[in-house]
Amino acid sequence: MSSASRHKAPSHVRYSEGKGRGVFAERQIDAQTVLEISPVLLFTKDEYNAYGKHTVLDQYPLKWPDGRMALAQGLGSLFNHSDHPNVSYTADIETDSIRYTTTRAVAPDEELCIFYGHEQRFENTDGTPPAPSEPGTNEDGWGGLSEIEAEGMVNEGSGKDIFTFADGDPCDVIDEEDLPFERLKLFEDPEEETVDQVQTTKVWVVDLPDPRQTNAVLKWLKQTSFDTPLHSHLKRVRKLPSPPNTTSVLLSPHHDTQPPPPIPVLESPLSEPYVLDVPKTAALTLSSCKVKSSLWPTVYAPRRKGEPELWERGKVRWACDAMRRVVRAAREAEDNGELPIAAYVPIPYFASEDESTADDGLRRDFVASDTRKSLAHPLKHSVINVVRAIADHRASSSSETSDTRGELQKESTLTPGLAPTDALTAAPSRSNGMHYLLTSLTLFTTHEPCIMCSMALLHSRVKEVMYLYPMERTGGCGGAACLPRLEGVNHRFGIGVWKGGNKAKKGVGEEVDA
Ligand SMILES: C[S@@+](CC[C@H](N)C(=O)[O-])C[C@H]1O[C@@H](n2cnc3c(N)ncnc32)[C@H](O)[C@@H]1O
Repeated sequence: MSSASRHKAPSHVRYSEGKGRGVFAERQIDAQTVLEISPVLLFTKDEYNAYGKHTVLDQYPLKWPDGRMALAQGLGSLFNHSDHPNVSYTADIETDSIRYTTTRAVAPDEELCIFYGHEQRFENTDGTPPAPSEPGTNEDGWGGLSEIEAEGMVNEGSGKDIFTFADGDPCDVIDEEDLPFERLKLFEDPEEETVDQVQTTKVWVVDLPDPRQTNAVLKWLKQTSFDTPLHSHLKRVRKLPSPPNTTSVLLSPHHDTQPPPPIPVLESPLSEPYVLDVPKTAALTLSSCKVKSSLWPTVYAPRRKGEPELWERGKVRWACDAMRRVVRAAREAEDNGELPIAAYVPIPYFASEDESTADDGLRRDFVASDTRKSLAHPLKHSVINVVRAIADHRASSSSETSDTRGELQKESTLTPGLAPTDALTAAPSRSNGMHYLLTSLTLFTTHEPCIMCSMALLHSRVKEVMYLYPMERTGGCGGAACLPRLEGVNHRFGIGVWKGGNKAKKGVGEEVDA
């Protein structure tokens, strides 16, 4: 028996009025409990059309993210549909399995149901599906995303093709204007080809009476907090040719008027540090490098740091799936009386298996919704909740790796809501960057994160943030403020605004912090 099945929440199969067999909770089950991990049998669309479709199997398959049909084993095929589901499901393409997780606490004997989609071919005995919207419009207010089912899968009965980007080579680069989101430009790229055009910032600099003091000063700098990455586009040392034949060292940013403290243990004392205007950014062209370096030696970096990366079709599909997932979580939250706001951090997109095996980051995804209503806690925003869940996961993974494997499998040692398989597959060590919670990860969210959440994301070193609804009055990613644009921040992240969010239907007022 696998560790996953040993930890399954107790449920049983029995007849459900008007629906055939269904899955029922045997006892009270907490929210975010993994109920089942069902391996799937995969077959091609052609095989399905030729054979499966004409048999009883027709009721069961789901469309797999790669377009094949998937038949869930175990309990997976027995979950009935509900318009107000208490179970969500996630495709794990690495293990060809589907994970079923409760979205809220479930009472003993309650039926465990998933959401198949808005169109069913059977008579739905569980509520009425919403009236269909005009074809081609996004009347759902979720950019059309809510019409699409969980995690890149759709019940075949709905007959929808879930991927706008379904056809074509996953490695094709998608044109910027065809992307399903618009990137927020963090900085303009001004021409800086003359001294007048160069944008500058102020720094403290000291001249050395003796060039042989350079190493001692650099060594001292390394031990101080002045060795800041903010000036990584500048060289540390400037040597002016004779005359005046001076060596100068860049000490620190000029945040305030206080000069840096005196540099100890030098044979001949240094002159007083002074403030100098230096280029703010690296040089994009050789000619600009020459101009900028006349102020202070500047790094030539033809590809600007933060320049938007190209998106391949495969990655766009991954992002569409993630956006659907987060919309679904927000709708579930709303059904449960919360604000319809959710955040989702998927496993990063890997173009190849080699990339995926080389990565030692997250091995599972994380989703959280806003819980400030149910917990009567004003800070329980969805972004904070998801960052917290990842922190707990990382903490439990790192402590578990020091345990024996046997101890790892004891349920009591695991974080609630963390499936045993997650713990066992978690990264074995905190290697480079792991002490930041979201290094290399993308966060998807329904609403632009507020300033508090944006700051939490900045501190977590998130790679990029994608949101559906701009929050002009409260947002910290382009609305009221744009944190990664601020001067002096030590990390910048990309921002994508999803196309098609219907402002009028975002479900929360302008004044709400998301
Ligand atoms: C994936 S199967 C679920 C298990 C099924 N009840 C069984 O006994 O094998 C899907 C089928 O279950 C039935 N079903 C699921 N949800 C239903 C609902 N809300 N109302 C009526 N029938 C439902 C429909 O016949 C549907 O084609």
